[in-house]
Amino acid sequence: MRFSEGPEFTKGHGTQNDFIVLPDPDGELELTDAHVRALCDRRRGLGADGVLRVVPAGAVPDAPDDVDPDVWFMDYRNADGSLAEMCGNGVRVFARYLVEAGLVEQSEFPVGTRAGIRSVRTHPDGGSTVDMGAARIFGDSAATHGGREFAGVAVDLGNPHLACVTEADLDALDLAEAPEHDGGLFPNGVNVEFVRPTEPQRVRMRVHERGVGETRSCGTGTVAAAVAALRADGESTGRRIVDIPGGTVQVDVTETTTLLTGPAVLVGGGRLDAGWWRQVEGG
Ligand SMILES: N[C@@H](CCC[C@H](N)C(=O)O)C(=O)O
Repeated sequence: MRFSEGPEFTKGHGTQNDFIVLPDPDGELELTDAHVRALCDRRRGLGADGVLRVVPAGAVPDAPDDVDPDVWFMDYRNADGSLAEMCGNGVRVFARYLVEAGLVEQSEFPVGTRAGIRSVRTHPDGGSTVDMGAARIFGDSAATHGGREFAGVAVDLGNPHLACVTEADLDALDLAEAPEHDGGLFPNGVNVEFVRPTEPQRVRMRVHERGVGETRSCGTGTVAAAVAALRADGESTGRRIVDIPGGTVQVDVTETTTLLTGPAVLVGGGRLDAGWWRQVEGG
């Protein structure tokens, strides 16, 4: 069966943080919140943690001014339809897509995001490294979950994080519910990471993502986790290997920036049914 009229899509993931990639080279795709929610729904749609629209920055009205209009822009949406400034796994999958689709020829190139330009390097083994920029610590805070308080650090990676280093048993956490956070410090919501050191320079992490729920990985979250783990060890630079339920990534924190390295997988693709797409539009 061929679905020849609806939008084209590719499904991909980075350490099982999964995305639907929608190419929109002319900036003409009418992508509503309802489309995003339906696409990401694991029963009535394709299923994903988020949607990545591939569009020239010049066709995105809210693209930051310092992003060149000709650069490919990652228009990221969470599964609930909300916009986010940045997605670390998403940008790595996005980069892999650009290369495989022949939209870029180099292995190192800039990607536009709502948090600004991110430089990405794709590796021959299918992995990629993204320069996430400097992580900005903007306070100490706490998450409350399961009647327990977890001290954490607020980290800005373009999007907001609360990374809580803990000795708690991560497997015992029920992240079906969102942890409570300080709405004053995080007026637009927050991604919450629970981070447990396991070996020197290695941590485990579970995450509850704003606009999604628990995911099997969060790239910006792993960077926040590494920053918090280094801080807990009295360091501000260094490497941390981060194990998440969906795999393993490497985070390097320098004086000036942070680098996230990990696998990026394209699973397959096709066309959405035009009738389904139209029917979803309204609700
Ligand atoms: N999974 C992403 C983060 C996606 C955005 C996040 N849910 C937010 O709302 O800030 C990642 O890999 O960084």
